[in-house]
Amino acid sequence: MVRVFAELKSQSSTSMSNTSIDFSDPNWKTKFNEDFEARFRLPHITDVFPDADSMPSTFCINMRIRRSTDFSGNYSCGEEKHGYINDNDKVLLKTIRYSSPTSAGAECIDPGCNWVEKWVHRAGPREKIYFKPEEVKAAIVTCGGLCPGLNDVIRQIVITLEIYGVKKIVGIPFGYRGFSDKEMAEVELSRRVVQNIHLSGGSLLGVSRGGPGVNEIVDSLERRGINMLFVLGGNGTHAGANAIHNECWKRRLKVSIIGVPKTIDNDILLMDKTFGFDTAVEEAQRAINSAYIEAHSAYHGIGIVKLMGRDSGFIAMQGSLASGQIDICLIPEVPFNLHGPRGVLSHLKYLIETKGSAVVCVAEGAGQNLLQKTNATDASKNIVLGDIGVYTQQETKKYFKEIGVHADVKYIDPTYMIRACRVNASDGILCTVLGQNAVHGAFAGYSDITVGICNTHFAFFPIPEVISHPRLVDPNSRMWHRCLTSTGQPDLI
Ligand SMILES: Nc1ncnc2c1ncn2[C@@H]1O[C@H](COP(=O)(O)OP(=O)(O)OP(=O)(O)O)[C@@H](O)[C@H]1O
Ligand SMILES: O=P(O)(O)OC[C@H]1O[C@](O)(CO)[C@@H](O)[C@@H]1O
Ligand SMILES: [Mg+2]
Repeated sequence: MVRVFAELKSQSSTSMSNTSIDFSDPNWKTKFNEDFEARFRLPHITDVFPDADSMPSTFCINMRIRRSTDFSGNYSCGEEKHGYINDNDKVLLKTIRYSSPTSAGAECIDPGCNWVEKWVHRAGPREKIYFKPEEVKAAIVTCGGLCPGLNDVIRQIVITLEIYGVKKIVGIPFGYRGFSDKEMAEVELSRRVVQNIHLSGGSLLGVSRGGPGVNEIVDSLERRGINMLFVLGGNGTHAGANAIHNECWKRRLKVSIIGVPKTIDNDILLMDKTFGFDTAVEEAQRAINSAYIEAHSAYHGIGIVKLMGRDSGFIAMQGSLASGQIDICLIPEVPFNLHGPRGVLSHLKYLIETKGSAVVCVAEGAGQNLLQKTNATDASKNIVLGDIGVYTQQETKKYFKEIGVHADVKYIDPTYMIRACRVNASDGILCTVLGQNAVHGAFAGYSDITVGICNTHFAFFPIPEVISHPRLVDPNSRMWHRCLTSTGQPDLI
């Protein structure tokens, strides 16, 4: 038996850690495909309620005729051209055919790096729906940290629910906490309420970390009569959504739990990017540019910018690439030394001597091995990281003082400015499509799924597949290599 090997190496790919495949078996590809299909099958209401009724969709593609949402037994759109998504429509997950495991960024399944197609489910409205709109009470909750675009997604979920004919739509205040805190009342939502909320950043509903356990949340869902829950959040929130789904179905509640991945860190597996990420990179440009101007205008100026990225260095990498002003980019996935002949400080000295100034971009999760561990955790049990930005600044000042070379060090931490802003146009569109698809997924009868963009198409993914671990920058990827080409930095270890 040969273990699935190269795919494991790639931290951004689908994990197959529990699967062993005998590559000498001529049918191994078929077996792999069957296993993959089973993993990516979308949980459906009929798994628990085989007799669940379906009916023609109330979501009409052709909206030229204004129709009443007081159905009185007649749900049909009366349309001839449907334009719905077929349940068997698929999106290709990986589009590069690598011919050797040594090819940059290769994600191979077998030692010969054979081409194996991996298909995931296409998102969008289905012809049949499994909820009667007048029987739906839908809720939206936003958890974790802030992210540009939360209001855009809330808005689209509400608008789309109304188009299906849903009248009862509520927001749960301050993340999962809102399910337990009796003083936090549900927020009634309608197109009128959400019409302009996308014009500002943040979340209309508020966010939080920590909160009640799964049983308490499901008790609250039952008590409130909520049968569609839209959960906007990152890896932790999705783990919560997965647990809520399992508990609901264990209690035989006909409930659909749908995630929309939210994280500026872009650390969710399988999708091209998460909403808010592009905006965060764009905002980061302002900080990087300021650091560059400061450094460039000072005698022996050094600018240091810390950007978010607990586990993944996507914002730092893309921010460095976009700006073209970074000399050293430090990310959690690539180890480095500050001190020593090949360390960051020695390279900074070289840059000062040769260029007269330098700019460093450091992701918050980078170089944690250089800092003292605190063992502290936040309310969601995330480890509180040491401050690599401040540490780099202090060590840089100390180093140049010790070697007797003048250095003017300016440190910028734009963290919360980057998260709190309004989305840019491309993220605005992404939020719109994700929000609409989340509602289509719920009405189609799916649960424990999340929505994402995959090779420019939109797909539904089973939640457990996207949260098995955070998506990381692959140091062997073309994008990281491009970043190194752009900065010109050597190995710093
Ligand atoms: N493994 C888990 N099981 C159940 N609930 C979880 C789990 N991990 C986190 N949660 C809950 O999910 C919510 C959000 O988690 P967390 O604070 O980690 O943010 P996140 O969704 O990962 O987003 P961010 O990208 O901002 O960190 C919290 O209310 C937390 O209690
Ligand atoms: O200060 P807060 O709100 O806990 O958020 C910080 C975290 O948010 C994130 O950007 C994820 O949203 C992480 O990179 C970062 O550690
Ligand atoms: Mg988290």
